[in-house]
Amino acid sequence: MVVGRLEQALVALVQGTRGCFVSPKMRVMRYPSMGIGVQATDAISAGETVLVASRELWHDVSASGARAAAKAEAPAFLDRVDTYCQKNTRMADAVVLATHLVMKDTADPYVATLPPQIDVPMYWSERRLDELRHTDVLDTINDARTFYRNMYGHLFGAQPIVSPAEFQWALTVLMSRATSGAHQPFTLIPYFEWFNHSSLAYSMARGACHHEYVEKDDAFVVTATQDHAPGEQLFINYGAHTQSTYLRHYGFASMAHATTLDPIQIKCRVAITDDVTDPTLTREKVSWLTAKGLPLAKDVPLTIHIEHLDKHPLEWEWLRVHVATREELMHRQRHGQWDASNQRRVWAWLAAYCEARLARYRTSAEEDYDLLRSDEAPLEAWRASCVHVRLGEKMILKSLLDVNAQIQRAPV
Ligand SMILES: C[S@@+](CC[C@H](N)C(=O)[O-])C[C@H]1O[C@@H](n2cnc3c(N)ncnc32)[C@H](O)[C@@H]1O
Repeated sequence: MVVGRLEQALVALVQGTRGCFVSPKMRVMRYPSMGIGVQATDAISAGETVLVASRELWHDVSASGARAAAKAEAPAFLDRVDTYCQKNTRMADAVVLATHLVMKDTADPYVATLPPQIDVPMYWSERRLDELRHTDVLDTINDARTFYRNMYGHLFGAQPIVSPAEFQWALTVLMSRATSGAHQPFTLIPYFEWFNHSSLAYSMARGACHHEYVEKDDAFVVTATQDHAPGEQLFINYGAHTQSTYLRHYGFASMAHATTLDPIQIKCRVAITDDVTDPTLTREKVSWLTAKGLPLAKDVPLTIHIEHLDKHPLEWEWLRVHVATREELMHRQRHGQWDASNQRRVWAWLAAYCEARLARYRTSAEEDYDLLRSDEAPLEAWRASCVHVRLGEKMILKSLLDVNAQIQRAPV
């Protein structure tokens, strides 16, 4: 389906901007399942540059452009944001740019083409979110909602220059459309952001394009990495995000899209003093942890990265103390390392946690697979994304159970 007048006007504006290039061999189209996208109208060869977006095009909707405007017009607001966000400069930039975007004239040719609603979980009803019941991602979504509400109250409560809904909308626009890579400007980019995502765009698949920020030209460049036949959609890859990030930021997720696995978080509160069976041992553990400067209770989630099991050594050390027998603790104190029996014990503890988590989901992994495979009742896109995300979590929990089984089987 062809796009409307506003999009056509923006294409003309990009074409006419100094330093920009839009290949005459492509056009902007509306696709039923993913909104606007970019389509080849003529054959495009691998290696051809299809889009150059110069600074002149995007600087006004970049974080640095928004900061420059805020510095001139609302320096006190800028200070308030920087103080609130402290070291989280990306968050501060997002707040300043989001505010700038809302304050822009709605008749601005770029702003006029932005979607008024963005279908991401932040806006989902409880009925939809129920598909994610007992998943880590649901907690993340709820935490983010609270975080943004509090941030809005703090930054705009006394002076509501933007409404909560406008602020939320603009942040969602940034999450789903702005560049996010390190060593490049944090910015929205007219036209560039019409490219949809394909997980295959990193490989040399059909439809694939590569995009990069070219520092010497201060420009974003999209290049075809494969030949495109007329009618084919041109895709880029949105990056190595977890499934949870794909769902939260872009509103879609599948196992294929995620190139990194979601970590799993252990959220139960455990305290060394919970075990009252052997008060002497508990006291020994308390003094060992105190001497090491480690806390006596854990209520901060322990994040387990299946691909980096040793990423949080102190958290593991704490759990090892938690499950240790007297002999194991003595072995650790004398030899500076843990006995293999403690390794098995801590993994058994973790496996029990994983089993309990798996039992809480409303569906089993097998049922999720069946739902995704069903030809009779294909799932709506949002529901399929939820199933993919919860299945991904289950796969990680199951992988941890496999690791545990290997550890328990290993010869002593
Ligand atoms: C940067 S925008 C791309 C342009 C967008 N389609 C539009 O209509 O403006 C990102 C959004 O496009 C959609 N999208 C991109 N790639 C997709 C895909 N592979 N499957 C489903 N939706 C996709 C999602 O709604 C996502 O939040």
